[in-house]
Amino acid sequence: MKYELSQRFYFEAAHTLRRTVDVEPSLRIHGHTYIAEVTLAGQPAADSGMVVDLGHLRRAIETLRLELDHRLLDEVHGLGPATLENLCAYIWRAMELLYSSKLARVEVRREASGDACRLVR
Ligand SMILES: Nc1nc2c(c(=O)[nH]1)N=C([C@H](O)[C@H](O)COP(=O)(O)OP(=O)(O)OP(=O)(O)O)CN2
Ligand SMILES: [Zn+2]
Repeated sequence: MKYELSQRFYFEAAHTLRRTVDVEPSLRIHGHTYIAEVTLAGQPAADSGMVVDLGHLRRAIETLRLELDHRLLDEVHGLGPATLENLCAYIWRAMELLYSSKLARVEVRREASGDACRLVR
């Protein structure tokens, strides 16, 4: 058995996107509200009773969130085209540095359109 700990956060950001459909509107700068969720999995340590202290995770997420919130995502270094897939990968890389193999899942959603992408170990 394994425990899963999740924390959700949101950010508002703008981007442009090259596509083969809806080319014009996607190339114009437009914005989305993104909801992201990071999931860690593992066993709680015997002494603390925690897989990871959620306070630690909250701080790590806030640092990352500030890199994305109210940004033009096209300008975020290392992101690449600002797709849900690349946002998952960007968040994954940042969280994996801190939580290595405990990182189990990263999800990014746009509720307004029902779009979602999940990156799993
Ligand atoms: N595989 C992916 N496909 C697309 C992504 C993505 O992240 N991964 N992203 C987009 C765009 O961000 C696009 O802006 C969304 O476009 P669309 O679904 O056509 O919806 P709207 O333009 O109507 O967006 P609203 O937010 O509802 O105004 C496209 N494809
Ligand atoms: Zn878009």
